[in-house]
Amino acid sequence: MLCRNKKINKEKERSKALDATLKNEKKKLDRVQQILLLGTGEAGKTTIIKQMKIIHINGFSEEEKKEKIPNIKQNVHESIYTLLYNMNKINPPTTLESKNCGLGEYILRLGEATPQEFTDEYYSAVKVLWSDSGIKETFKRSNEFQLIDSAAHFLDRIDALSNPNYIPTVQDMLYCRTMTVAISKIEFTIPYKGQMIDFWMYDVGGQRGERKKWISVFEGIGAILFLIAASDFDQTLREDGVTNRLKEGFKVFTDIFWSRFVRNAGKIVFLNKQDILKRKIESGKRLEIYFPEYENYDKMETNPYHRAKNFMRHTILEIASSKKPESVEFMPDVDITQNVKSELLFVHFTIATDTSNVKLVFNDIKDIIIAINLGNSGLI
Ligand SMILES: Nc1nc2c(ncn2[C@@H]2O[C@H](COP(=O)(O)OP(=O)(O)OP(=O)(O)O)[C@@H](O)[C@H]2O)c(=O)[nH]1
Ligand SMILES: [Mg+2]
Repeated sequence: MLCRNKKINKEKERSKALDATLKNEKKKLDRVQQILLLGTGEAGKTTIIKQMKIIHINGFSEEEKKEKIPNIKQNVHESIYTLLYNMNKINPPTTLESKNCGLGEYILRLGEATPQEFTDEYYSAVKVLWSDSGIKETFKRSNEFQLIDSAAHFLDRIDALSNPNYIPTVQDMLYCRTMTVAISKIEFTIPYKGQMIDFWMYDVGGQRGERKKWISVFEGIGAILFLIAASDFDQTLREDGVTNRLKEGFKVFTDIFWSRFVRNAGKIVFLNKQDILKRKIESGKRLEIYFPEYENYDKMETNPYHRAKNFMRHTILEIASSKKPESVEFMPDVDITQNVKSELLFVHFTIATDTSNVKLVFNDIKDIIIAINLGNSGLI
């Protein structure tokens, strides 16, 4: 009799514990999933935020699209001006076709700042210059100076932009480049196993001067989405024109991965701009010039693009298993930790400007983020 009672009590206890766990789990799931986007300048963080707005909220209204027009025009002018300006700065220099020299001088005379008015004369000059063989050559060598990644997209679309009734397309909205200088947050709700889960995603600026602000958003973060522009391997930083951009991306990731403040956060790396990386590798650009260790990496892989992207994933996994930094350079207040759970690291290859790609990847990572959050509560 006594024994039976004991058994019932045990079962009761177990069921009570289970109830508590479920309740706890539900509470945890009711809690907001906070994701912080990090990475160096121009890695694609704000583009991911725009995709969340397209995929999980209401996209862009007509009003929001119209508001972007001045910014898009600024991207056009910055692109053509930068190309022209650098023609005689790069070594060896490039030259315009002689028939287009006057047009080139006309644009340069307007100066670096975006003109007040975009006249027909302006649009037709840009159109002719963009098809000039010297400009094409300069564009191919744009890793030798600082050109925004949206240049080709907007210069290709100059006809559409010159239409007085022009309204930006969703792609135009995704390509339009603005440097982030303030921290912003986007909120959305998505269904998960019969419940609605709230997500808060934070966007920050990635340039050197912006990184000291990151610490202010570390608290309560369940997951860090770290963006690295994989195509950056042959470019230098806009901030100093010297440091290799991809190396800076790996360095900043190392600092974040090992910092105590975000020790328990899940870390998801997006090796972004795969479209540009593929184009560069297939056009013969060589990774080993910038990363000598690439020479001996997986010589069995015959597809050069696959070999390049796998090398970058390998570098990330190496950082997570060995390269512990002495301190976090750009955030001296942040401690380095010994105890990072490297099983909380996930690496994806992405194209942030491609909505269907981001949709697929986000679908994967949302499960991971929720699982990590439950894991941190000791539930799984
Ligand atoms: N082709 C291509 N362009 C991309 C991709 N991801 C981002 N871009 C473009 O790269 C530029 C920079 O992207 P942003 O999202 O502004 O970069 P960010 O990380 O927010 O940069 P900061 O705010 O300076 O830290 C924009 O013009 C984007 O459209 C990609 O996967 N492929
Ligand atoms: Mg940004």
